[in-house]
Amino acid sequence: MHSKEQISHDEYQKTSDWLMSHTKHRPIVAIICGSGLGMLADTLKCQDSFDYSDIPGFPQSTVQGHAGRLVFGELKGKSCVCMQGRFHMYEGHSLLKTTFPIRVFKLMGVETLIVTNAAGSLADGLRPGDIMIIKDHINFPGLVGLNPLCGPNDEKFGPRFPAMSGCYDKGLRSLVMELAKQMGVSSLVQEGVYAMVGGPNFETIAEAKLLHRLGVDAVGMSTAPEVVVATHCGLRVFGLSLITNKVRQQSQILIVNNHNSYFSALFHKSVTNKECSNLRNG
Ligand SMILES: O=P(O)(O)O[C@H]1O[C@H](CO)[C@@H](O)[C@H]1O
Ligand code: HPA
Repeated sequence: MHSKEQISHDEYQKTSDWLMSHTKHRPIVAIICGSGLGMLADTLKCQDSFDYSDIPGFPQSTVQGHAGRLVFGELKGKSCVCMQGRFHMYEGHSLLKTTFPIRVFKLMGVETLIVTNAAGSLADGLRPGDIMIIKDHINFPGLVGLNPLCGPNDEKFGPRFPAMSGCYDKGLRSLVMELAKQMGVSSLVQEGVYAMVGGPNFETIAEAKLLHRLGVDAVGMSTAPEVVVATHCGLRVFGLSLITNKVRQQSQILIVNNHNSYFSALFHKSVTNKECSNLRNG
């Protein structure tokens, strides 16, 4: 735990001021691109982008599939900022560092946070290539005190004891379900519960069974701390998991559960049923 670490309001403000003085964009939506999902940022128009290493106070990404770039631009006429690469606890960052950008976004005037991630499925109906709209989460590190809100509370951001029920905005969830219907892709989209584990190892079979019994639909190693900090400071949150693999719950079934294999299968080629069934069957 990093309970002694503190980041002052001034430090967040300094980073926010630096960014605001280096771009004309005034984003109201922030998007965190999950593993292998950095290409979401490529859809922004009139881009200004900054390597994390050039932004004062920003942590650095160390994981494959996370470019380490902050991209400002317009999406359907709305000003957005996109993180091409997030920070994970297992990289050795403190939880305050992993969530540092969220408070910077708040100070920049962002109102809505969209979190995305790559996640393993525990639910029968969620297959590789499907999208899960996060309706709630179980924050395993948070339940044992690994929470970015531990330590002195900064009342300028939010209250000491923030509510987390309803942290994934119901209105946005319904809107996206409706859009999925209109786009004819509703069979690929469903709501579910995301669980954050610490990682970096994938789950044992016993752990996978436990998660399944607890009602977890998808598991990953991120997102919950970002959502906790965003909710604390009053951001509206929407979350999506891209299902990249089935989590192995029985030893006799051979299922690929490895970072490189599913990225190449899911993100660098088009997703076909054949590729998905290869992933499922090993
Ligand atoms: O949650 P994101 O950043 O999408 O990444 C997911 O993919 C990595 C595992 O391959 C883990 O970091 C897991 O959390
Ligand atoms: O199966 C998984 N487990 C944990 N994190 C993950 N991120 C992608 N897939 C997985």
